[in-house]
Order: sequence, then C-alpha cells, then structure tokens
Amino acid sequence: MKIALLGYGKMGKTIEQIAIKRGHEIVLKVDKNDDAYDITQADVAIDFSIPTVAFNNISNCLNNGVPVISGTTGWLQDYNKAVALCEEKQGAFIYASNFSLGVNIFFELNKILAKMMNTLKQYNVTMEEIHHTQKLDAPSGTAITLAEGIIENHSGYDNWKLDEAAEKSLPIVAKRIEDVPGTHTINYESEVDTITIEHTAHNRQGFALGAVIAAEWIIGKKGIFNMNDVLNIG
Ligand SMILES: NC(=O)C1=CN([C@@H]2O[C@H](COP(=O)(O)OP(=O)(O)OC[C@H]3O[C@@H](n4cnc5c(N)ncnc54)[C@H](OP(=O)(O)O)[C@@H]3O)[C@@H](O)[C@H]2O)C=CC1
Ligand SMILES: O=C(O)C1=N[C@H](C(=O)O)C[C@H](O)C1
Repeated sequence: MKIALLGYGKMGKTIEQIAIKRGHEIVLKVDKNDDAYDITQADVAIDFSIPTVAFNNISNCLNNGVPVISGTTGWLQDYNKAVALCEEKQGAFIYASNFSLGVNIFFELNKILAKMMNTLKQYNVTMEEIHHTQKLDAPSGTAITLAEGIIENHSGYDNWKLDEAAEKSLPIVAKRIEDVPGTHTINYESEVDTITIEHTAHNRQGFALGAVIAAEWIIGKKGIFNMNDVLNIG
C-alpha cells in the first residue's frame, strides 16, 4: 500500500515506522502548507497534522479520490462539511479521536458504566485528561468522545464544559505535563465512595498501529466510517 503522511510530527514518524514494518511504502510526507504536492500517487492518506489545516488536507484527498484517515483533533467544527464532501465525491473517510484498540474498548466501557449509573443520582461525574505540553487543543478529542458517550447514556448530563461545573454539565479538567502521551480518567463520586475508570497510554504505538490498520481496512471501500467499523467492537 502506498501511503501519504499528512503531518510528519510525533505521530507521522511513529506511523511511518509501523507502516514500513507492515510492508507498506511511504510515498509522500507533508509537513507544511503546500498545495503543490500530488496526492494521487498514494493509495491512502493518513492525516495527523494540526487543527487549522486538517480540514484542508482531508478535502484535498477527497477532491482527488484518495481515501483518507484523520486522527487530527480540534477541527470538528468542520466535520459535517468533510462528511458532505465525502458523500458528494463518493469517497472514503475515517475520523477517530483515538485510534488505539485500548481506548476504543475504553469508549465502550465508558458507555456501559454511564448507562449503569444513570439512575444513581448521588454520584457526580467528572473527567480529567493529561497530555504533553505541546498539545494544541483542549480538551482532547478523546475526552470529547468520552463526554459524548456519557451524555448519550446518562440523563444527568446534556453538555460538557472545560474547567467548569454547571447544572447538567460534565466538567472536564485538561492538564498539560511534559511528555505524557495521553491519560483519561472518569470519576463517579458520591459522599461514600468513588468509582474510577482510567486509560493510560504508555507511548504512541497504539494510536499509530490503529491508524495503519484503519488505512489497510479502508482500501476499496466508499463511505464515512469510524473505528467501531474497523475494529468490529461496540
Ligand atoms: N486520533 C488519535 O489516535 C491521535 C490523535 N492525535 C492528534 O494528531 C495530531 C498530531 O499529533 P502529533 O503528531 O503529536 O503533533 P505534532 O505537532 O508532533 O505533529 C503535527 C505536524 O503537522 C505539521 N503540519 C503543520 N502544517 C501542516 C500542513 N499544512 N499539512 C501537514 N502537516 C502540517 C506540523 O509541522 P510544524 O511543527 O512545522 O507546524 C507538525 O510536524 C494532533 O491533533 C493530535 O491531537 C495524536 C495522537 C493520537
Ligand atoms: O495530542 C495528542 O497527543 C493526543 N491526541 C488525541 C486526543 O486529542 O484525544 C489522542 C491521544 O490522547 C493523544
């Protein structure tokens, strides 16, 4: 498989190593605003760039008939436009806030726990995410997906807020600490006890492997997919 890497930072470099080990070829590495490159030489593009350019990168792939996997977070105000473009061009597109198998299992566990706790109003839900200090967005995309999983399954919450508690709002605290790849913690706290679920990434390998598996999976398909489609869980 010929892969274009849109974004060649921490994730792009980790994906390159894993893709080569799995027998793929990296035909393009894009690390700055540059419309001159020819995306059509790739069978699939993997975008791990920055929030302000992700939608442009994805659009460029869809406009040129190249299937695209995006893990960039912080650009979701344009997600519906990407979906509409993918439908119009009959392309193939996957966005996931987190590509690791472990986090995708954690997403499902989070929904089940929220459903179980729905009637137990004595428990307040809080969330904390910790990432490295270079991270551009807050809260993390993963924290937003987790919050949405709780909101869909727990009638006590209908929105989330960063660093703020309010009626029916799930508060998310975002911490930035040197070199932390990504830790997400959800607490259900009552006066008498606390139930905690937590996912801790030890490195970026899990995210990168998931993105390469998604790229392998999407070849020959058309449509808008997510990691549940790829991993067949949930
Ligand atoms: N979904 C998931 O599983 C995961 C998602 N992420 C997300 O992926 C994104 C990238 O993370 P990470 O690799 O750690 O970040 P990095 O900052 O290490 O890498 C991003 C790279 O994108 C480059 N870039 C800037 N402009 C463009 C452009 N126009 N086109 C292509 N690339 C460009 C940056 O270059 P420069 O430095 O010169 O600006 C930088 O090298 C983030 O949004 C992060 O939240 C991260 C891990 C897992
Ligand atoms: O920026 C990161 O590093 C990460 N970003 C993703 C997010 O925003 O959830 C996924 C992972 O937590 C690492």
